[in-house]
Amino acid sequence: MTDDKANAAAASSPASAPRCWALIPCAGVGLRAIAADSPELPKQYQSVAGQPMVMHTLAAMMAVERIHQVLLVISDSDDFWQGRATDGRLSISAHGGATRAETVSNGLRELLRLGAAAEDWVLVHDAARCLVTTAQIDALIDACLPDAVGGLLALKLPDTLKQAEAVGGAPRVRQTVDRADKWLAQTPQMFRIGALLAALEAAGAAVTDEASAMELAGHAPLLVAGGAQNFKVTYPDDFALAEAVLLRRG
Ligand SMILES: Nc1ccn([C@@H]2O[C@H](COP(=O)(O)OP(=O)(O)OP(=O)(O)O)[C@@H](O)[C@H]2O)c(=O)n1
Ligand SMILES: C[C@](O)(CO)[C@H](O)COP(=O)(O)O
Repeated sequence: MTDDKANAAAASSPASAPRCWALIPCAGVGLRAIAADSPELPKQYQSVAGQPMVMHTLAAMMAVERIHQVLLVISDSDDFWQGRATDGRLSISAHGGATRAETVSNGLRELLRLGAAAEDWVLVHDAARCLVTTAQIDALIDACLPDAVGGLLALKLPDTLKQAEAVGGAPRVRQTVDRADKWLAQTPQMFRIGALLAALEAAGAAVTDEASAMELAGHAPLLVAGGAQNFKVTYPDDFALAEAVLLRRG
C-alpha cells in the first residue's frame, strides 16, 4: 500500500489508541567529542549545566505526558546507572550495539518484550541531544499521530550549501547546491515499532537514522520543524554551547 493510501485508510478507520514509547540510544562512546583535556567518560554522562547530559534528555522526554514508558539502551559495560534510583516510567536495557542502528534495533525488541504492540509508536531520541524541548516532542507527536508512516524533527538548512572536492589535498568548492529542499535530520524520529524494526533489519547496521531505514523500505517520512537549539553534542565545542543554552533556560 502506498503511504497516501495508508493515510487515507488510517483517517477512515475507527479511532484506536496505539501507545507512544520512547527509546533513547545511549550506548555510544562519543569519540568525536573527546578533547585532549576531557575526562574519559562517554559524552552523554559528562556534566552539562550541573547534571550528566543524559539527565537533561530524560527530563524533557519524561515530561511528555503522552509517552507511556521510556527505554534507555546502554552498553553492557556501562556502570553509570548502578545504584541510581530510576523513575517507574524509565526502563534500562544493557543491550547497546556496535552501531546506533544496532542499539535501536535491540531496544525495539526489548520494547516488544516489555509489552509494546507492533502498531504502537516509538520516538527514538539521541541521548546526546540534551536540548530538545517538551514542546518540540509534543509537536512531533501531534504531526505523526494522524499519519500512516511517521516522521522526524528536522531543521531547514539555514546556510548556503557547498559541495566540495579535494584538490591537491585541500577541500575546494566544486559547486553551490540548491538548499531550498534540504533539511538537517534531528531526533526524535517517530515511527510504528513493527515497521521500524522490519525496516532496520532490512537496512543493516550502516544507516545513521531511523528515517533512512524507513526511506529504504519505500516510505516518505514527514519532516516536522525542529529548531537550531536541538543540536547533537558531537564535538568538544558543543558542550559549552549546550551549557549556555540550558543555563539561560534555567
Ligand atoms: N553504538 C552506538 C552508537 C551511538 N549510540 C547513541 O546514538 C546517539 C547519537 O550518536 P552519536 O552522536 O554519533 O554518538 P557516538 O557514536 O557516541 O559519537 P561518535 O560517533 O563521535 O563516537 C548518542 O546518544 C549515542 O550514545 C548508541 O546508542 N550506540
Ligand atoms: C540520528 C542523528 O542524530 C540524525 O541527525 C544522527 O544521524 C546520529 O548521529 P551520527 O553523527 O550520524 O552518527
